[in-house]
Amino acid sequence: ATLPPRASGSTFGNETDLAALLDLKKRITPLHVMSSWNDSIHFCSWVGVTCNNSTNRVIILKLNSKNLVGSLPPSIGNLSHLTGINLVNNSFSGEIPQEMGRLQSLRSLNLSYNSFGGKIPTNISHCTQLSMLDLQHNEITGSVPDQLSSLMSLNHLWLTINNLTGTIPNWIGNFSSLKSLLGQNNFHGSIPNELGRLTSLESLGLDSNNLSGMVPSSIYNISSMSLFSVLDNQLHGELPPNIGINLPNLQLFAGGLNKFTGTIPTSFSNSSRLRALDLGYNGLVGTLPAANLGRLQRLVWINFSHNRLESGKTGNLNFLSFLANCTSLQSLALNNNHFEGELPRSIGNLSTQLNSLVLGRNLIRGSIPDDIGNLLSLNVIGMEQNYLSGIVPDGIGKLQKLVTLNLRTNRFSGLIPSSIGNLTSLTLLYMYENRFAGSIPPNIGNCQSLLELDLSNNNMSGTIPRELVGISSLSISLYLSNNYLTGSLPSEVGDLIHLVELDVSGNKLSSEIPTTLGHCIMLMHLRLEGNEFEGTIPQSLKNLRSLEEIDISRNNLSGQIPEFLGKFPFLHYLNLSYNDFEGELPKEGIFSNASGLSVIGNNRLCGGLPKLRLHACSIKKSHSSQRLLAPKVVIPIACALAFIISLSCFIVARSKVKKSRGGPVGSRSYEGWKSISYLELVQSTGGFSMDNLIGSGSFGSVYKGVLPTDGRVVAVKVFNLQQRGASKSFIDECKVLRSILPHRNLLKIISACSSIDNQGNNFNSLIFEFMENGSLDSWLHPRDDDESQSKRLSLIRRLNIAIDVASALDHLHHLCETTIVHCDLKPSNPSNVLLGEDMVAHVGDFGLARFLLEASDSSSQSQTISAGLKGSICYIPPENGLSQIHIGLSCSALSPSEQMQMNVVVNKMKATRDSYLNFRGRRKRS
Ligand SMILES: Nc1ncnc2c1ncn2[C@@H]1O[C@H](COP(=O)(O)OP(=O)(O)OP(=O)(O)O)[C@@H](O)[C@H]1O
Repeated sequence: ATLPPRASGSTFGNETDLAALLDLKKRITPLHVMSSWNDSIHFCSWVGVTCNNSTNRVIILKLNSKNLVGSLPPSIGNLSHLTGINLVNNSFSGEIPQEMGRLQSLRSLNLSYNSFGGKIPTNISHCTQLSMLDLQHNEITGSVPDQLSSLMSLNHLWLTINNLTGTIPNWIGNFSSLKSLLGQNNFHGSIPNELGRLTSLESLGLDSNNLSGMVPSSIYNISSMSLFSVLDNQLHGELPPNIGINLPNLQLFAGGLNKFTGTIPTSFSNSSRLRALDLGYNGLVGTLPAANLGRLQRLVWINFSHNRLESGKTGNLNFLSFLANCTSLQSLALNNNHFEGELPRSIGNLSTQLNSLVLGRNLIRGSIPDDIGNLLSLNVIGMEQNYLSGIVPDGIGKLQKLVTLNLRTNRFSGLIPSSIGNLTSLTLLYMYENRFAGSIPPNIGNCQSLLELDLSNNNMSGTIPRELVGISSLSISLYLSNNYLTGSLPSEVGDLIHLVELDVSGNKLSSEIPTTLGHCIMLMHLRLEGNEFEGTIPQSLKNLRSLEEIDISRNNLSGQIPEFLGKFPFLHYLNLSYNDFEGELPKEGIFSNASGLSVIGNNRLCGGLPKLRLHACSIKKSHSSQRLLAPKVVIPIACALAFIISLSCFIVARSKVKKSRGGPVGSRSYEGWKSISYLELVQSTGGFSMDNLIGSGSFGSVYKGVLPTDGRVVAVKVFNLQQRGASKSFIDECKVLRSILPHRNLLKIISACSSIDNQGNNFNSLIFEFMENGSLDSWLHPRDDDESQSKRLSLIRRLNIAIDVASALDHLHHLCETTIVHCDLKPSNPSNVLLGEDMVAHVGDFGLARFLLEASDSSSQSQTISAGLKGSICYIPPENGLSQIHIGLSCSALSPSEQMQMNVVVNKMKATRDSYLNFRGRRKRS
């Protein structure tokens, strides 16, 4: 009803409704969305409000998808004429008020996709007219209250994705008009028999609970059922033979990830509307009733992976021909079964819509028919770990949409078809553990979307094509190990600037290690062992500070072992054995710990830890070191040191006196921090010139500077004291910074300067170590105009950053004297995570940090972890992706007791990283 504008909304309508709406408005931000909720128009014309024409009472409140943040006030219960509430897809939190129970005309309550917590209010039981209760995707806890048994008019009960516990109440079986019941929660126990009485039920979704026992047979008789999904529980038993006859309306049947046994009922062919059949990860036996399934023209999705199915008496795969009749089929997953026999040519007749064909880990023999090239929609081919042989047909090059091609661990031979270069969308190519021979086709270099390429453990010869190592998209790994490759490692390897793992070991590669390898700054694992490389270790490799493992053993390398290897912070495995290195071993880092180091078979090396059993280095050196210890040398050095120490004591003492006098233009430094004056800061930042301005935040600007005293590069954060709150932020930040014990992942404070500037105004600044790779934000969200456009973070780098951030928080939460909560780490704009020289993340900006006792909202303490994960889930294997989501959810739980401890987060993230690096189910590398 459109009512004429009025000066006062209350004149026309009901005072109670107006008051309740205003009360609601008070709790909601952002205000601009609610700007129409003002006095100038009647509340019946406010956005999202619908009134009854004659009574002017609010009947519908519809504020879905408006980015609203807030909570529901108890006064919502005063909108007593409401029939519908729709707040879907906002960020409402807090409990759903019990006063909702006063809305006795309510027929539809949809609060889904918010962050409501607490329990389901028992008073909702008074809303007996409710036909739709949708609370899905919230954080609701507790069990489903028995009081809800009075909601006999319910058509739809959607509780999915909450934290509900307990059992599924059997009284739901009395809701005779119930059409859909969805609940992915933590329910346990069995599915109540009573649900079989729901004769109007169309959708039953009970995925991902802890349900056990058998599915009551009466449920398989609800003929109205179109969607049945109980994925990921512990249900057991056999599927009834007449299932398809009794469920003629079935469109989706998903029982994957359970313990179902027995055979696949042929009667599914009677469910003529069936679109998806998912029974993967069960204990099903027997054959695939393909002739029956072939009658299901609408079938889009078939998944019987991870069962014990077999080819049956025929011992072949000809049954696949029947599936050609499923003209809508998009995904066929039969992997991890006992299917045997050859792939029939008719595989090329499968639906042209097929985008995923997954047949890996069976006993399939023979070759891949060339006709596979007909399946033009294919994104994924998985045929790994079978007994496939012969050549890979050229036709594969027609599959231009292919993203994953997994042919590993088979008996393929011959050349890799050059048509592979047509597969420009390919991201993962696994052909390892086969018998491929000949050269690697150079046009593989056209596959410019590849993230990972593994051709290892084949019989390939010839040189490594330049084009291959020029695939700059490669950012997970490149494995060419254990072949017969010759020639040099092409200098184009330097294009692999995102690559994490490079393994060309066990070939016949010769010449020098290219200096361009030093460009691959993301490398964590470098394996060149078992080749014929010669010359020295190039100096350029000193850039590769992320390296964790280096194996260059069994080559012809010579020269000195460079010092920089001892400075790599993460290096824990270095194998230099069986080369011809000479001279003294460096002493630092990896060289100080014999367990990760191997140098045997280098007879001209000397020094090092006694455990390495190298001979002592030449007298000349020890002579000179003895000379160093001679009194002639020692005495002047000692005197100089004593002088320096007394001088610094004097300076410190003098500065303390100055401090206590509080001289107007003196600067104040803090104990243990370097003393830096205002003038020094002016000098170091070129007079705070625009050229040195790094950026500005809410309370001031940050400048790059070089300290005149020691040449150290710093970031000077100058507080804009005109800005309200800036002075307090400076004091608070100093307070927190002084109490933090240093940590590798915390931004290091060098000094604070509290002084008077050259115009006589107060001047406050903090001086930090300069982070040369800027903020994480600038990497995750490069600006259009920015040279940072070219910035890209590999997944592994993102994981490492997330681990760094979590480690910093762990330190703040658990390892400082008083627990400190940061309170200002925003996943959407992680400008307070800064990246140092080696891309090591440092958490900074403690302006809002609180000692735990002071923290008003401890829930904010763990908001960060998702920052590092954003955008990365897509490359994580699904099980790891889930574990990341789990970590994210746990960290953002509102109640501190439910939040995961940061040290657990760190460990879990590390486990994810490690398992990610080993993902692809590859064999263990020695
Ligand atoms: N030690 C540092 N090294 C390099 N850049 C830094 C350093 N400290 C801060 N910066 C950069 O300076 C800019 C301003 O930082 P500042 O902490 O003042 O504000 P912010 O974090 O962007 O915003 P806000 O204070 O509103 O949260 C940011 O771009 C930040 O990445």
